[in-house]
Amino acid sequence: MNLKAKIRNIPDFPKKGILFKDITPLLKDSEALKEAIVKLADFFRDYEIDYVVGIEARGFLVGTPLAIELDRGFIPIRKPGKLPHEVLKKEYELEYGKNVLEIHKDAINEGDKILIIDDLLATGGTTYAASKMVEELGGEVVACGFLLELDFLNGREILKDYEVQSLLID
Ligand SMILES: O=P(O)(O)OC[C@H]1O[C@H](OP(=O)(O)OP(=O)(O)O)[C@H](O)[C@@H]1O
Ligand SMILES: Nc1ncnc2[nH]cnc12
Repeated sequence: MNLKAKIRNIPDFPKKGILFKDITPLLKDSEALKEAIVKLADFFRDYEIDYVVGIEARGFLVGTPLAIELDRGFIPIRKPGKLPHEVLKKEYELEYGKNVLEIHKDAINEGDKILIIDDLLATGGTTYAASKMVEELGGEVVACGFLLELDFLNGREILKDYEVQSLLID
């Protein structure tokens, strides 16, 4: 299936000048959703991974089914004020603004091997922040995986110390 055709371009969202990649048509199509998750999981089947970490919100939509497909548990990184237990917090920049991420301090143990999943790699700021949080808690980032990578924003540069796999590249 042409999965890229299931991602819609929305100009000037959420700000003027941003071409927003809308994955909701792909999510709505059961065959496309299944194919995307299975194919993304195929990159990582032979990797030694303990947990999948997904980044709110769209990273949950990809990361949780991917964790199920890989028979691994899922750890959420959330936007501020949502996690109930003690958190580690990090501020980061993204293509269209600034944000803060949080993770439960007890979610990761020393030496845990982590696969970070998000829907989209743009500048890489979000995943870079997530990687540093995982490492601060003693985890090892084995790889980072994305449904879609926006090549022109060169997110791979900031993630150069990590293995990066994207199912679709634009
Ligand atoms: O590579 P970057 O430049 O950091 O951008 C990518 C991030 O931007 C989007 O999240 P957003 O913060 O818009 O939130 P959402 O998932 O809650 O929609 C996307 O889901 C990634 O997490
Ligand atoms: N252009 C874009 N489309 C969708 N999500 C994004 N996150 C960061 N940049 C994005």
